[in-house]
Amino acid sequence: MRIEIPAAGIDLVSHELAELGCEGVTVEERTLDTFIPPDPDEIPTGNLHIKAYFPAGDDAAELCRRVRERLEWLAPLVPGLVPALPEVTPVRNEDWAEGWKQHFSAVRIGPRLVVKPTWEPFTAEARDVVVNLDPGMAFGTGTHGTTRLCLEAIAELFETATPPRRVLDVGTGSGILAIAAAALGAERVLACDIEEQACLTASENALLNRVGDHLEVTGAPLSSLERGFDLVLANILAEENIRLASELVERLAPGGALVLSGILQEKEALVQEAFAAYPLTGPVVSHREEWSCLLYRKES
Ligand SMILES: C[S@@+](CC[C@H](N)C(=O)[O-])C[C@H]1O[C@@H](n2cnc3c(N)ncnc32)[C@H](O)[C@@H]1O
Repeated sequence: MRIEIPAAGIDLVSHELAELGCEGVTVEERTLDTFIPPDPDEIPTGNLHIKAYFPAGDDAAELCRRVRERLEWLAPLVPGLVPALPEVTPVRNEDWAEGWKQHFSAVRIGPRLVVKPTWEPFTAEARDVVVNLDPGMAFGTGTHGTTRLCLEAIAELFETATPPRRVLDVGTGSGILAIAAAALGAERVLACDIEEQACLTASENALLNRVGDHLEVTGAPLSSLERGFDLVLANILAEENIRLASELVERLAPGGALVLSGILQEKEALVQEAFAAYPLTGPVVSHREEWSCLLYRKES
């Protein structure tokens, strides 16, 4: 069920929906800064859409009538609340743990790089560098726009006359970017993540791709890691890129490339503003879906 309500009424409406048997609600807040908790004393403004999930067996028409009744009851307490009938859409019950696999199939990036799921057969051509991946519970299949933008940047950098030799992957997830860099010929790749599960998955994927000799996975914080990388990759959120700006730039060798991804297009300007303070040239900007990727070079 989807209902438009004033932001200030979210808690009250959610409570009423729970009383009617709702099993969970989601609210999409695209402007939310995930690293700064909202001020609890601040009264939110504007309208938001709330999605409420009810068991399939419920009588939808009767439920909508009862929801509207509750909204009518709340209307005097929530300025701007319009007690309209909610929009209802059936949601199929899927095997969520496995269902995503059907969207992950082999993808070719640039002239040589191919990323494919472990369970899919693939006939490689002579020059192909194939990355085999089972992301498990970690983020990173190559199908997500943010990962794809990074893979495109990596593929391009490894086709230049001076490909990166030392690579740092910050927020490695499944290890996809680090493994791609190692498979394309980087001598040393360091991959870090704050999630233990991601570190485990990335290590397993590194072994699976036989790049373990060139790739080290660590759960240590970025601030403690070595410096002097020819390429630093950071597919983390805009706010996290900004928060880590000085640590990311410090880890680049002179002339090194910095690829920042995980940035919603509406936050691109914020990231550019934050990185303008550093000795960098660029950025070269690329877009995919609602995402931006920024490629900088550290001044020599
Ligand atoms: C969007 S996923 C990217 C995964 C993979 N690199 C890719 O491109 O698909 C972001 C990852 O960054 C990790 N992460 C977030 N903040 C981090 C930080 N400050 N240091 C290291 N890892 C971080 C998360 O745990 C998550 O695994």
